[in-house]
Amino acid sequence: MSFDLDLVLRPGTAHIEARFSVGSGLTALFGPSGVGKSSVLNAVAGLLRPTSGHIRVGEDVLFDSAARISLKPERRACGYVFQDSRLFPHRSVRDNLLYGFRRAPAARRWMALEEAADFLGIAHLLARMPRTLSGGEMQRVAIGRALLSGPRFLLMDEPLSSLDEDRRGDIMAVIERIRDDLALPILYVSHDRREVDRLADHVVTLDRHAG
Ligand SMILES: Nc1ncnc2c1ncn2[C@@H]1O[C@H](COP(=O)(O)OP(=O)(O)OP(=O)(O)O)[C@@H](O)[C@H]1O
Repeated sequence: MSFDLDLVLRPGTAHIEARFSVGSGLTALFGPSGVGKSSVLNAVAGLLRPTSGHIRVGEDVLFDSAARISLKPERRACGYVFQDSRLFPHRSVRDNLLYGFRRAPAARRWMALEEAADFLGIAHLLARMPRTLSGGEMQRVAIGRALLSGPRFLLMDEPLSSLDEDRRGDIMAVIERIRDDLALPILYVSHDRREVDRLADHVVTLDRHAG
């Protein structure tokens, strides 16, 4: 089992429910705009507190309302990759990559900067500033920053949607290698059925709930 979620979320006036328990690999969260996919990712990251339920990833209980457990975001060991790369504009690629690495407890780090740079094909970009990168390069750096924070799992919120067709294919290949070679559980939000068909081991469709 990788992700085991049973959640009720009430951001603003919205009512979101998600219940699923899935095995290893990449799990796609699929569903119409506004159904609550990003909110579920934020709840797993510890940025949005559920009104009830539980969140377990592997052996770790991140949240359990009945047991009054709610780990702080920095203790959840999750790497988060967004649609827009959200790199720090005033830091070099190297410093963006090292940002999470420096904050992660030494025992949690499992990848070195050079290893991540080689894995992602960005070793030649380390001295560059984010504004000089293409969209695909920025997303590789954002993925590298997430991997270097010592994550036990990844959250990806439409990581391909700002890229053109060719770059989408390149980054999908990177995500496949993270899934297969690094064997990290991934919870992945997408609108795109083709993307889901190619990448997902499990597909969870979120449904609307009346408030
Ligand atoms: N911080 C917040 N305050 C108030 N309402 C919120 C907040 N976060 C999310 N919502 C509401 O929760 C609902 C679900 O939003 P969410 O962004 O999770 O959906 P989504 O499925 O990811 O949508 P999209 O595919 O368009 O990104 C929406 O009605 C949204 O307005």
